[in-house]
Amino acid sequence: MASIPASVIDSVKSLGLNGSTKETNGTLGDVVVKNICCVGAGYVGGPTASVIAYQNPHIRVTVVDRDQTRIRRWNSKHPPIYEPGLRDIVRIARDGGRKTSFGSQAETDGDDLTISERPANLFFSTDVGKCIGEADIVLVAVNTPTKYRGVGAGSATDMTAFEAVTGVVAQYAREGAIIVEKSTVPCRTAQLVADTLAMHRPGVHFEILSNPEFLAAGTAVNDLLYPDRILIGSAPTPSGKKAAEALVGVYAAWVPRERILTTNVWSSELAKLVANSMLAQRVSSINSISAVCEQTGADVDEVARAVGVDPRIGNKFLVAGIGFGGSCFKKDVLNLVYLADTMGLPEVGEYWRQVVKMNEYARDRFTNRIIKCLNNTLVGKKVTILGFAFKKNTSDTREAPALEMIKTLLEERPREISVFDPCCNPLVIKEEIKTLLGPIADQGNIAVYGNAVDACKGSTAVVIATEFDEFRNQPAPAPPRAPVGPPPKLIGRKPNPKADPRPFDGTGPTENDILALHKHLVQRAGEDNDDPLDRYLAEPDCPEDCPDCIQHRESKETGFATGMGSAEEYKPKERIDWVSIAENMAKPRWVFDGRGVIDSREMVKLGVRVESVGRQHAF
Ligand SMILES: NC(=O)c1ccc[n+]([C@@H]2O[C@H](COP(=O)([O-])OP(=O)(O)OC[C@H]3O[C@@H](n4cnc5c(N)ncnc54)[C@H](O)[C@@H]3O)[C@@H](O)[C@H]2O)c1
Ligand SMILES: O=c1ccn([C@@H]2O[C@H](COP(=O)(O)OP(=O)(O)O[C@H]3O[C@H](CO)[C@@H](O)[C@H](O)[C@H]3O)[C@@H](O)[C@H]2O)c(=O)[nH]1
Repeated sequence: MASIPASVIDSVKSLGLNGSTKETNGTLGDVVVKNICCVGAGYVGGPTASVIAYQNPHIRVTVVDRDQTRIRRWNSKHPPIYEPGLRDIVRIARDGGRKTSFGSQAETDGDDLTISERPANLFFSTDVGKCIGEADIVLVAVNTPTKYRGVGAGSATDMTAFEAVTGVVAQYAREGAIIVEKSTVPCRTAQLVADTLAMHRPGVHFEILSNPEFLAAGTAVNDLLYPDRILIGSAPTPSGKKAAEALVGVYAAWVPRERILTTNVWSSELAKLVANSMLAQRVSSINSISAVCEQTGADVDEVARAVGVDPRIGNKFLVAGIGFGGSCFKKDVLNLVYLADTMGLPEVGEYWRQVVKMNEYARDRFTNRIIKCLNNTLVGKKVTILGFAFKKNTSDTREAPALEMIKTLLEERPREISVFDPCCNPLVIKEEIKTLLGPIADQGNIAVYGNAVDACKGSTAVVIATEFDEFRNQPAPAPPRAPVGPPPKLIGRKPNPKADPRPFDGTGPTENDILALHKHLVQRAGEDNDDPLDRYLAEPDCPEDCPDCIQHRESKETGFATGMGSAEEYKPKERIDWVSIAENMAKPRWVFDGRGVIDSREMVKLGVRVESVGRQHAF
């Protein structure tokens, strides 16, 4: 094994502040974690803290944020983030659960298994300093976007929020608290945290860990319940390792120990950037090939399938389209680019920069193809964008390719650009378009609809910008069949939602088992029933004039789903009605499939011309 340079060991060691390699006042001797504070109630902080609380009923978990609206919504029946399955977890952890009994075997009416009642152990607050001061572990999960001005603009990470929180931690954290980087940060950030803490609290011991998050939008809850790995980086000192073990203990409540990897801090910080960069690179690679396919007559899906069966390559992340969006890929690749550039490795930086360039090329190439097919003019035409979120099953629209496409299409002065997204609230889309596009969004020709048929009525072209299953016109891939015989051991493995998870393995149902049973029963229930195990306590009441209640009532009327209850969430998604859409489109009817969800042969039967990424046209 290669030896680690002494300078690196020294710098990692220094993360246990004061260079301490001995235990300090017993604070890190046997760490008993009773209180966790997560700073940042966003897409990572909210779901991660909720799952930690759900799986560790004995730990008090408080999520703090300076954004009062976000915290108000987390404390209401309207969580600010839509993620399938999230509400079930929040309801139990935040509101507590009642004692309940049910049969230990599938399809029986017995009630030989009992789950005790549990008090609430998940809290949301704006009192950042106080909650940090009470915590044994402080998770920092604030936003770390790309800097858009100043030194490193366009590639360096904007550490404003992270640095601000480090300052508050330095002021309030109690001695011996373990500080955890949950945010994605540049490699060696832990050193900056250590320096800040040392400056503000000389002589006080803190351990700093890196514990990057790998959840993806739209599958966050499943990713958290059944993670491929948990990564924890620490100083290689006894106290650093103890701190890491304390965090391992929190995850070990539900994650098999062999999936919890411990490394040095720098490896952990860098591994997060590398994971995202390599995933983004795969998407850019297949997108570059899609351009070749369009010229040669090869079909990119067939090429992807043919190369993906090679286990050395694998079949994941090979779906060609209009490029990756989301708040992470671009910024994390650029984070790596900046790291390489500033370390005097311009060739490395340039290599990774190309991943982002190819992504923009994929999106712009497809947008130009739309304009070209429409005879290079959109004047007098209506164009519909289906999907505004950056990927399916999320309402997250950050860096969504749809937005840049709309911007380019607007330059062609269309009669109308209409938008429909099955997960995003129309009012929110309107606001976002306005904020992000500025004055060009005020030209009055952007309309956001609550259903697909109205959005597409009179359109010459329908553009699919997000891979929602709702937009497919062919049967969805068959769900896994229920296995015959007793179910396999579920620990650490995603259950088959169609199968009854009973009888449970081992000593009794785990929290994951109970959730799996809940999901199974919800899916089986003929009518809407969010609580088949009769475990939920009442949610907090909203005031009469609650803006979210009003919005939700309106959303139901306009027909897009926000996943307000699990009965709604776990049922198969309803497909949009392509027959009606085709009938009501303006001739020549075009569908531009930017996400590979359309079977063009079926669409051609409806009199629609189809252009798809990575293959030649069909009509
Ligand atoms: N979104 C994802 O899917 C994802 C996945 C893995 C990792 N990450 C990383 O996790 C981090 C958080 O991402 P996110 O998507 O949750 O961001 P987000 O913007 O949704 O949430 C960040 C929250 O931090 C709060 N905040 C900022 N400064 C604060 C301060 N000084 N005090 C208190 N609260 C403050 C903001 O108000 C916001 O609610 C980022 O580093 C991101 O790269 C994100
Ligand atoms: O074959 C594919 C797969 C994905 N995408 C696109 O790539 C983007 C990102 O998708 P995905 O990675 O599934 O979602 P994210 O929520 O951005 O999750 C990524 O970014 C997170 C934030 O760091 C990480 O935690 C996750 O592990 C990592 O997958 C989306 O626009 C997808 O449409 C494709 O175009 N083709």
